[in-house]
Amino acid sequence: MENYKVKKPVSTKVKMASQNMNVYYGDFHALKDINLNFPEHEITALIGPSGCGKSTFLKSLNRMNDLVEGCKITGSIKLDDVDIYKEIDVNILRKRVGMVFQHPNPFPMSIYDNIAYGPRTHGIKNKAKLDDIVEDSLKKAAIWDELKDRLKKNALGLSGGQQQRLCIARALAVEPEVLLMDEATSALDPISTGKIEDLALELKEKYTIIIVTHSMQQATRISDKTAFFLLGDMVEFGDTEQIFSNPRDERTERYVTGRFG
Ligand SMILES: Nc1ncnc2c1ncn2[C@@H]1O[C@H](COP(=O)(O)OP(=O)(O)OP(=O)(O)O)[C@@H](O)[C@H]1O
Repeated sequence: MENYKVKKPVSTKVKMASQNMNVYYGDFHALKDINLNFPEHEITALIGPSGCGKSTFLKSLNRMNDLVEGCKITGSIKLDDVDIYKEIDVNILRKRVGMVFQHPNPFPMSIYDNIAYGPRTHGIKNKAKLDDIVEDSLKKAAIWDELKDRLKKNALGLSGGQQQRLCIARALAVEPEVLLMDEATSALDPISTGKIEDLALELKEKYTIIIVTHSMQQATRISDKTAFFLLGDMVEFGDTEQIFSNPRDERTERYVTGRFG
């Protein structure tokens, strides 16, 4: 735990919460009665063996499962006490809850247009305003200095680590409140991974961050809270330090000490 870099939480407000949430893919019960609170301005890590339902849970937080045929969700997920499946337009939800995926997925267009894309779809046309958003978003994603002289170049020419920070900048450009990161560093080298971890620690001052990770080291390095999933159940949730140093459930202990999964 000597790499533990987490700062003290600055807020105890719950930003997102799931209550008695179940997810089914057809007859398959993928997530069972999940109750979780995500504190504002903290990083929460979702961990657990492959297939336990981490990504399903993360995707449910901005309704990415809506398009999956046969997927049914019961219970509730709330953003600031508002039910995201009943009371918010899905486009507004996705503006407020941004997502970064495992494999960087820049659009096949210029770096500038990648960042301006979201703000444009939300009605911002003014060039000076878009210039500001592009610069600000790239700065927040700690990649402005690397990219400022090549904004008109195609984003597909960037390295994997640069593409992923560009995707984070793109997510930030629409001013989300929550950032979901689904194994966002698993395709990256250790240096790019370190940059994104440092970035997440900076970004939590402004955003609420929820990550899925297979890396125990990453969870201990950057997350304040950790939730351990197993076969569709949320087995244990708590302060990351407690989950890794003093887990209450034997299944959590076996997982975090590498004895299964
Ligand atoms: N579209 C789908 N249709 C049917 N079953 C699905 C679908 N997506 C996921 N599942 C199943 O739901 C379960 C949970 O999958 P999920 O991808 O959420 O797990 P995970 O913990 O994120 O796994 P990994 O770490 O391997 O990414 C698995 O059994 C998976 O096969």
